[in-house]
Formats: sequence, structure tokens, C-alpha cells
Amino acid sequence: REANPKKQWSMQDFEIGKPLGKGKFGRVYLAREVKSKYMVALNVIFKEQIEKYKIQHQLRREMEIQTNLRHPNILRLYGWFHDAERIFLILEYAHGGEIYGKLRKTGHLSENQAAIYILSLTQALAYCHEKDVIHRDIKPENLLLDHEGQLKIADFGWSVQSRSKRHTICGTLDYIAPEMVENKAHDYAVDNWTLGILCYEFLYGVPPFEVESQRDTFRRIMKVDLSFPSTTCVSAEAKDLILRLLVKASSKRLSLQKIMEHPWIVKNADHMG
Ligand SMILES: Nc1ncnc(NCCc2cnc(NC(=O)Nc3cccc(C(F)(F)F)c3)s2)c1Br
Repeated sequence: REANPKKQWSMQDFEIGKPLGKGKFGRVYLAREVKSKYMVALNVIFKEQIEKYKIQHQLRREMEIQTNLRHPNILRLYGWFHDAERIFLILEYAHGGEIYGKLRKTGHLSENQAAIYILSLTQALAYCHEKDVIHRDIKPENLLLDHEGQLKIADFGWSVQSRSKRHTICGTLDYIAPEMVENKAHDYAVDNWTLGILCYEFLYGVPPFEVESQRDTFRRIMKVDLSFPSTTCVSAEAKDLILRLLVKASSKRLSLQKIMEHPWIVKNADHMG
């Protein structure tokens, strides 16, 4: 069912329900589109916040990027509207809420569940990278679950259209210096690093470099100071995948394609995709 893209939406089209969570600059509510009775999530953003932090361009970029993305593991942005003081994002409603909640409740996920989520994330990121989109802010808070437990990447508020568009526009790549090419590769590889962080967090219940002070976390990341607590039993294959993703040299991180073929994924993700 495709929302009519041309339609001008307004508050009159929706009945507002319970709050679903706190957004960055406002709140998210469950809402029902009156005519179709379709359930959506309405993200209410206050204009004075957007103006205060001068992030109008980011919000506009999210809308442009999101309207072109269609993937089972990417939360849909159906449209938006605004009134005098607020902007409303009309979003796909993820009935299962944030993965964060599930992780906090269970402590850590089974290898099977973790592998299914990592495979879904990898497929969604492969799709984004094909469209020259880098999310850059993949974290448990931005990962939602639909009514079937399917993972949905949400909140492209920090994503960018990568520069590769400009390369192709200028036609030849012959004159691009290696560091420029490396730089492009570097852009994409941030999401691969994050997959390693998430894989660790799904299996151990905490991110690998979490320590009290921000400074120490930064130091541990730069040293890739990684250890696997023996308190939680995790397979050697899972550790192998994490070690191939948490690599300082961005070009040396396992590619999205190679993640999908990794023994731990092949063995544990029963390919729900
Ligand atoms: N159960 C649920 N089912 C569906 N959704 C839920 N929560 C909303 C998840 C989001 C998806 N997309 C988002 N996008 C933004 O927030 N964008 C945004 C907002 C302000 C400023 C900016 C910017 F200016 F910084 F770009 C960008 S939030 C929940 Br809980």
C-alpha cells in the first residue's frame, strides 16, 4: 500500500495515540490515519529546536534520502507536514519497539538471534551503500523491531549521500588520487566498524569499549583495545567475525558481502534476512 506521495498531510488526517518514545528534538506518538485506519508513528519535532541547532539541512537531507529508500530492514518515512511551530514525520510504525529494550531485558541475545539481526543489518547497509547512502549512526537506539520481530534501521537524521556521486558526475576516475579513493572507502567502512560493535554488544550485552570516561573510551577505540569476557560463552566463529570488523585500518575491515558469507552468519542466521 503506497501512501499518495503528492498528498498534503495535516494534523486533521491523524488521531494521536500513546507516546512511543522520546525523539531527539521532540516526541514520537502512535497515530492512526483517519481514512485508511493505518497505524503510523508520528515524530513531532519543534522548529525552534531545529533552528536553534541549525540542522534544517540535516532534516531535509534525511527526507530526501529516506523517500528513495525501500528495503524490508529500513523503517519507511512516508511523508511529513508542519504547522506554525512543529514538523511532523510520518513514519512506519515498528510494533516491537527498540532492540535496545530487548537487549536490556534479556542481557544478551542468542547467537542465532544476533546473527539474524547482523545479517539483516548487513543487507540493509549493502542496499544503502549501493545507493551511495551512509547511515553513520547505527546504534541499538536506532534499531527497531516490527510486529514480526524484523529489524528496521531508523533515523537517517545523520546519514549522508556519499561523495561518490560527485566522482561519477565528473566522469573519469582516472585522476582521483588513491587517498581520495581510500577516503571514499573510508566513508562507507564506518558502518562496517559499527556492525562489529553491535555484534559484540548483541552477544555480550555491552559495547566492547565502554568504560566510565569518554576519554578512555576514545583511547580504547583508537588502540582497538578489545577483550572477550570469559563470563559469557561465545563461539569462536562469532569472535572471528568481530575481530575482522573491529580493524583500525578501514580498508581492511570485512566487506558487507564477506560478512554475509562468514561461517558464523551462514551457520546461525537461518536466512530470514
Ligand atoms: N515504535 C516506533 N516505531 C516507529 N518509530 C519510532 N520512533 C521514531 C524512530 C525514528 C525514525 N526516524 C527518525 N528520524 C528523526 O528523528 N529525524 C530527525 C529528527 C530531528 C532532527 C533531525 C535532524 F535535523 F537532525 F536531521 C532528524 S526518528 C518508534 Br519508538
